Amino acid sequence: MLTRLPHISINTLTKNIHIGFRKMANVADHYNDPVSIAVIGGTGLQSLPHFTHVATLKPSTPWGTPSSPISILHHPSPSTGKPIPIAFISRHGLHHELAPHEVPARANIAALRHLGVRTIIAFSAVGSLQEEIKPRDFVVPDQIIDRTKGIRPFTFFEGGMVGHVGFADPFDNKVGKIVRQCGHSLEGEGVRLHDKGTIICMEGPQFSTRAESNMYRSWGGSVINMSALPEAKLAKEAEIAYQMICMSTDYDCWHDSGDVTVEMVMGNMKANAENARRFVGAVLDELSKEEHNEVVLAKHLEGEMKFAGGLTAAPGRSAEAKTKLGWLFPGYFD
Ligand SMILES: CSC[C@H]1O[C@H](OP(=O)(O)O)[C@H](O)[C@@H]1O
Ligand SMILES: Nc1ncnc2[nH]cnc12
Repeated sequence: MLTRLPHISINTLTKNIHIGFRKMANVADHYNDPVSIAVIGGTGLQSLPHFTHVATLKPSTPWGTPSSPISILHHPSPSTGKPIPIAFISRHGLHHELAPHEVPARANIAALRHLGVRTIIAFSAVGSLQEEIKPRDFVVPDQIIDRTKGIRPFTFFEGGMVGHVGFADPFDNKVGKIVRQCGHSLEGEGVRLHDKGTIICMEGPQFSTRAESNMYRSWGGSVINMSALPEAKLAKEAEIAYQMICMSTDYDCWHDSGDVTVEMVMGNMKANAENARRFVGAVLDELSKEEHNEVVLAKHLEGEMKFAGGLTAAPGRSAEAKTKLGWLFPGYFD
């Protein structure tokens, strides 16, 4: 179970500017132990308040700086009681200042991998494309259809190092299984869960036209957002086990209940934020158990990119690409 700590109000003496976490008296600006698990928070989930905030990191990567400082949160392992570190990034920045196409997804994923992260739980507010997925329901998706427009940087392998990774299953089945079990364990306590679903990831930032929304339904889309890609593709390239948890905030515009507005999205997100946090908390509790160590460390993905990313023969590799990819995958392409 989640340990609920007494609330400590924002301490102006601490260096960090994060809000919404329970802070240690002094929040460090570095963290030396490896961190295996990360949460990427989306719209309306910009913090995880029930965790102890021990460090705020401001890394830079060969692909720029992440969307927000990375908060390191301590979470006691339910099996050993030992604190397990969790890295948290707010996808749209600390104050939702980044539009979906402005999110520096390569910097986010690269910074997390560099910290040691091998499992990401990503959270997203989505529109529902199916009557049975009601606003405030949760969906653990298993597929994505790409409707972004190619304007977002979407690969680490370019500029003199070519790589092709399999993306048939965009989410990690092993982590997905744990997430689904956790979601089901909360059912009946305000959580309604759909075990699978296809995300349509659109470009935005404008919402869809009615014709598009109906077309996505005819394609078998379950939910729609603007954030699953390139995040999931980059996590795959980085050998990170990635699973998104979606919360439906509206019926998109195909439905006769009215067109989607930001007010509607934020209203439902806010009303159900506590359930979203409970869901993420239950997943982190479970992932922190020793029995899941191998999965959390993504041992099943380790070394994939050595082959999938090493297609370019040595004479064709550019120095810049080698340096960048050497930062992400030390020793892989020497
Ligand atoms: C505010 S509505 C559109 C916005 O909400 C979703 O954000 P996220 O996936 O980060 O939770 C959607 O993808 C759009 O970016
Ligand atoms: N209807 C919608 N379309 C795209 N992204 C969304 N995020 C939440 N609701 C959405």
